[in-house]
Amino acid sequence: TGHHWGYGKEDGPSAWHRQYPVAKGNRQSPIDIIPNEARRDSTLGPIFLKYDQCRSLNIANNGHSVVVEFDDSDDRSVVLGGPLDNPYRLKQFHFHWGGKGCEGSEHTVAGVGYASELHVVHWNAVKYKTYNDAAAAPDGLAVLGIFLELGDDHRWLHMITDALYMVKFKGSATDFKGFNPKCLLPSSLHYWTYLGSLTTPPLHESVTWIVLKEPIVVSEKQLGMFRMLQFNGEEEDQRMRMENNFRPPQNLKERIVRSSN
Ligand SMILES: Cc1cc(=S)c(O)co1
Ligand SMILES: [Zn+2]
Repeated sequence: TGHHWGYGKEDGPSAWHRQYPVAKGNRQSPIDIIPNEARRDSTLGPIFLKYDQCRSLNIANNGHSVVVEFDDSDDRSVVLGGPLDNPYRLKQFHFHWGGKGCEGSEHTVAGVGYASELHVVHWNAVKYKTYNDAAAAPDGLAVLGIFLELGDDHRWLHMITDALYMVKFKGSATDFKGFNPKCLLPSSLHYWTYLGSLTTPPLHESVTWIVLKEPIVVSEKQLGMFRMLQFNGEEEDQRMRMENNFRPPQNLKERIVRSSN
C-alpha cells in the first residue's frame, strides 16, 4: 500500500532517502570504481563459485527487475574465498539495464558505464539463520557484479530471454529449472571488492561487493528483449516499459576499493 519506490522522476533514486534514510549512509552502492586508485591486495585470494549443484526454481518480474531464484535450503551452491570469511549461499540473480543504446550498469569504471549489470546475490548462512536476517547484517550478503557490454549474441543468454515473455508484468513468475549461472561468467574472475549496500530499497548496508573486471558480451537484440518487460502489473492501465532500472554511483565516503591480483 502507499507510495512505492521506482525509477521514475517522482519515485526514483533521488527520492528514495525520504522513506529509506540509509540512502545517504556511509556505505552505499553502487560506486564509480577507479582502477588506478584501487588497492592491489596480495592477501586477497581468488573467489570460487561452486554452482554445479545449484537448483534454479523460478524466474519472476518483481516490478523492479527480472529475478531468477534458487533453492537455498542447503549449501549446494556457494561463493567462497576472496574477501569472504566463509561460504555465502546462492539466493538469486537479477539484472539492471538502460534504455536502447544507453548505459544501464550501476557500477561505473573510471566514469564509464556498461549497457547492463548482472547481480548474483548470496547470503551468509553460517552466521545468520534466514536470508532476511542476513540481508540486514553488515556481513550478511555477498553480491557478484558482472558487466554486460554490447557485441555479438551471448551463447546462453537466450535461455533467459526466451522466458521473458512469460514474466512481462509485475507479479508474474514461472518455473525456471536447470539453469546454472556459471554460463553467464566471463573467462577471468579477477575482481574489485568493497563494502556497500543493496542498490534498491531498503538499501541495507549489508553487501560485500565483488565486481568482476571482465564484462560478458551480449547483443543489442538480446538486451532489447529485457525492455519488453514492464514495471506495471497486467491490470494497471498505465504501461511502463522496464528500462533504466539502475541507481547512479553513490559517494565513496571513507571507503577504499581493493583489487584482486
Ligand atoms: C537483494 C537485492 C540486491 C540487489 S543489488 C538488488 O538490486 C535487489 O535485491
Ligand atoms: Zn541489483
